[in-house]
Amino acid sequence: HEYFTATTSLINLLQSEHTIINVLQDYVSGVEKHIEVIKQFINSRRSVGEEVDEMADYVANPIQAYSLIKRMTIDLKAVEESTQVMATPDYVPNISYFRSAFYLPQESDLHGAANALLLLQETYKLNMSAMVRGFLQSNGPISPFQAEEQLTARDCLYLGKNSFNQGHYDNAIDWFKTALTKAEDEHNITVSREEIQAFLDIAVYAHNEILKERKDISIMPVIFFKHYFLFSPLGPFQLRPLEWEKNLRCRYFKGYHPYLLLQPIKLEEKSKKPYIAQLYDVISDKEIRKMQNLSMPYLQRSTHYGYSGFYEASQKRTSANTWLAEDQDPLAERLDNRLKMITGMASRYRHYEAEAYQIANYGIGGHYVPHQDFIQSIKDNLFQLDDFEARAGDRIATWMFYLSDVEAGGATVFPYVGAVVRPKKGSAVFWWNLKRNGEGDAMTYHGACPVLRGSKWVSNKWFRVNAQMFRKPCSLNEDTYFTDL
Ligand SMILES: O=C(O)CCC(=O)C(=O)O
Ligand SMILES: [Fe+2]
Repeated sequence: HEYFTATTSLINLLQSEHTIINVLQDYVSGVEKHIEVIKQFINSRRSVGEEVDEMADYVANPIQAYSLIKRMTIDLKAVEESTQVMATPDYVPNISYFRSAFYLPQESDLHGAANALLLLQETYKLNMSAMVRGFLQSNGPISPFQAEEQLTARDCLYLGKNSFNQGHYDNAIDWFKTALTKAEDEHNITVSREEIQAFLDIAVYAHNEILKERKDISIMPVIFFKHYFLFSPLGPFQLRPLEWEKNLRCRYFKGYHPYLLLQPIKLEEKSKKPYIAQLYDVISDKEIRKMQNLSMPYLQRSTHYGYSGFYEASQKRTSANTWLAEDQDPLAERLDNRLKMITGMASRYRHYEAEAYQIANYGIGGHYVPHQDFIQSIKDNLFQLDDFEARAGDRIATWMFYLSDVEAGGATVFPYVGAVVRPKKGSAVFWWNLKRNGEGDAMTYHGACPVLRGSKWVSNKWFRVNAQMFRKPCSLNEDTYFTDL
């Protein structure tokens, strides 16, 4: 259960917060009543001097004597009851109980959320001082929007520390400086200037040491690449030259089945080579809801193939996903049939023709750094593969449904060809991963830009090559491509 990777779990968290606040509110009003009893007791004694004479004078009055005895019996009893009630373990809200019962987030989640903010800041070149005011504003084509909350000086300090730990010393310095400014005019002080200054000094020192050591600035530390190579060379905002776009067409596509003659599909070409197209209205809202509901209980942190040779979870892919096969729900079977009509390709998972539907939800800053979908190593490792991999072959094509709109960010980008596909609920993107000789097409390198605002849902279907051999015949020539759908 990781909070920063999926938006759905954040909705639960917001509900948990509501429940806890209700409990705390009951507690506070209860405590206030008891405190009132105690305060009354404290205030009920009229001031009597410490002198023995004065005290003797006080008790000499029978009403005062009576009052004294009443205070020290009934009234004190009430105080005793109040203090006892307040000390009862059941009476005091048990936060650690809530923490485990509601699966409340851990510090690692906060860390992930902070890194997500930093990634968004970097990717969309967000203006830092605007960000501190809760205003997300970039110089790209994304309209600014305002959050209810602002960042405190302590938040800025925390973001600076995270930035520092990633080796982004310059950005860390900016955050620490911003924290100092913020601390100056903070009403409720969240952190002292001294504490911030100490971190600023360290960051400035580290920054200067690196510059001294590394005279050749063209050699960047690896850590720097981790985020920066993300959406290069074109970046998420830059569009490719019009020259590249002029041959791209929108058309009605009739697919590979007479059924589609009656209802051709709106197809928009995004790139000719490799062939990338977005197809509209290929899944209904009702089907989308069903898909989300089926997947929600099973969403798990996404992994990717790592250098270790194993699948791992990391900052490279921050989303949560699960799988849906044709025998798990009739919806998957219906979609399989539809995809077969549209693409002409065999689409059954249980027949080794394609993978099951991978359903994914991206959380705060959720993204997937550019990668290839093909596996390539399949033919080299035939003996080590599981049954499915060995029989199915590589991923000839990717079909990806967009199961949501995304208010800002979240585009699928192909940096080598400058193609940007924007999530549009009910649409899908399709591309060929392999050339016709079966080799991976490196130009299909693609990634998912971080979600700036909204919740992004997608569902992937990877068609496998072996089952398509008669429908999409291969070629010996390494320079032949599938040029169309
Ligand atoms: O979510 C996206 O836009 C791309 C996802 C992707 O590339 C993948 O899951 O392999
Ligand atoms: Fe991919």
